[in-house]
Amino acid sequence: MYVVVNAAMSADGKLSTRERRQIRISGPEDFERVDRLRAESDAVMVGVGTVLADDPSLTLDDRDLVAEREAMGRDPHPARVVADSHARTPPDASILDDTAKSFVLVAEEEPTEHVQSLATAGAEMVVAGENRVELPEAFEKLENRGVERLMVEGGGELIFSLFEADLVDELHTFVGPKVIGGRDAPTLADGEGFVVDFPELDLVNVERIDDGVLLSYDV
Ligand SMILES: NC(=O)C1=CN([C@@H]2O[C@H](COP(=O)(O)OP(=O)(O)OC[C@H]3O[C@@H](n4cnc5c(N)ncnc54)[C@H](O)[C@@H]3O)[C@@H](O)[C@H]2O)C=CC1
Ligand SMILES: Nc1nc(O)c(N)c(N[C@@H]2O[C@H](COP(=O)(O)O)[C@@H](O)[C@H]2O)n1
Repeated sequence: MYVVVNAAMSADGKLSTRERRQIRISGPEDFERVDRLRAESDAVMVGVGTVLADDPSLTLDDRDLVAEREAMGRDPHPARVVADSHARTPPDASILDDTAKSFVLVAEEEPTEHVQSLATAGAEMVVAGENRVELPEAFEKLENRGVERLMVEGGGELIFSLFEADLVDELHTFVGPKVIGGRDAPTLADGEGFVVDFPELDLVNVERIDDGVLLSYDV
């Protein structure tokens, strides 16, 4: 599977506030770029922290992009994927609406009734890992369900895990003209952090967009 991570951060490297409240960091042109990246993907993924904080829909805003996908015989919107070891996604979350297919990745030890309530809400459940979603195994299962190109939007816990498991192919980060601050505010890669063997990035493009800058890396 080819994995593209895209996220927007403030000039001081934060994805949102210490209250985990979503902040508009991208400008209109960057949001259009994000919509195009979504349209090129088979699925768009977030961690359950993002679902609980933002209730994102992860669908396409631009009707022309929907029409282009349909003309190619693809589903109108990419599928949505949530990494959610303990099935905490609310059954009425926007990502489970019927606009697009949804996959929820859970761990084996999750009680059947939680899993069942999400399945009833329309999610396709993917079990991988004993007490936390094992990303390489989950991605193999998603690939068997047709996900060859995956876009990941965040948040910081999930992005760190993807780098830790060496699963990221491209990283795009829009750096917006804001300072958010806060030692507990999420950053692009949180988790435990690396102390050795830091992932190395190859800077392939720098572009001014809106009042910020888009940094694109191969991993
Ligand atoms: N500015 C931006 O582009 C974006 C900002 N955000 C912000 O990020 C914040 C949420 O980020 P986080 O709290 O870091 O949550 P997250 O969205 O990274 O989700 C982390 C949760 O996912 C679950 N999970 C399951 N398997 C996992 C695995 N193998 N590795 C890691 N997590 C796994 C765990 O329950 C974990 O707590 C929100 O405030 C949201 O607004 C989120 C996406 C994009
Ligand atoms: N690319 C980007 N720029 C920003 O400025 C942002 N605040 C975000 N946030 C993430 O976008 C997702 C919302 O998706 P929907 O519009 O509901 O489809 C969500 O994951 C946010 O955290 N992204």
